[in-house]
Amino acid sequence: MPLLRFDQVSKRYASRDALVDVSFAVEPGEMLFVTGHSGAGKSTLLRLIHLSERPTRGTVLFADRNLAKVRGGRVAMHRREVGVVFQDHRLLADRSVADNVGLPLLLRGTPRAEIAKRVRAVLEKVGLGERGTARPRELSAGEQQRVGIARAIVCEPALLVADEPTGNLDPTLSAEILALLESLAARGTAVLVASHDLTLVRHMRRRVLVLDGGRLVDDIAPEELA
Ligand SMILES: Nc1ncnc2c1ncn2[C@@H]1O[C@H](COP(=O)(O)OP(=O)(O)OP(=O)(O)O)[C@@H](O)[C@H]1O
Repeated sequence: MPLLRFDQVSKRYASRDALVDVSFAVEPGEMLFVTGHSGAGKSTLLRLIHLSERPTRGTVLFADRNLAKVRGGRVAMHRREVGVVFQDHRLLADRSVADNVGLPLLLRGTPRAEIAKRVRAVLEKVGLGERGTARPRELSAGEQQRVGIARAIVCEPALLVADEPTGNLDPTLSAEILALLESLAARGTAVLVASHDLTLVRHMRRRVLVLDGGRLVDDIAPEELA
């Protein structure tokens, strides 16, 4: 059973079609990219998955759950199963790295001792085991993005969606972030990355969904990228 399925999904904002009749499925633990020019609909596709937008037509299924039926308090529950990484990572400047990462657990009422344990483990996982007490501004751009990833995975989501996670990083740091995302996929988290950087996407040799003007115009298998 796929973890995520889009079935003829369209999204229209006011007078603009952002997605038109998009269908695809993602298996558990799969890592893939969605690419396309600016305005192609990449961010909109991700927003439909973490329910910051709703489709105009069509169905999005997550773990066989129709997301159209996820309303009210259930939205927060859904977001625990879908981690989100943003290009600008959106960290709280006046909180420590550990507090930033632990915030989703705090919001769901996890006991403090458990939060401390899980934050330590997840910071180790992203290579920041020693930086828990630092403030975000004391970290490099690549490290800040790792904190954003740690925060996104602390609730152990089945799917991680990342919107241009390497957008502000140089090629070496970008490669490091993508290697980190690959390691999460290798441990069973499905990872969907939106990126307009075709060179980088091709280099990864993963499945690529190509959007153009809101339409899914290609779904490229890794073998085709050799
Ligand atoms: N909240 C909104 N209201 C109206 N139109 C929007 C809104 N968000 C996006 N759009 C429009 O929908 C289309 C798709 O936008 P989207 O942000 O999904 O594209 P994108 O591929 O992520 O682009 P970028 O790479 O520039 O972030 C664009 O034409 C955009 O102008």
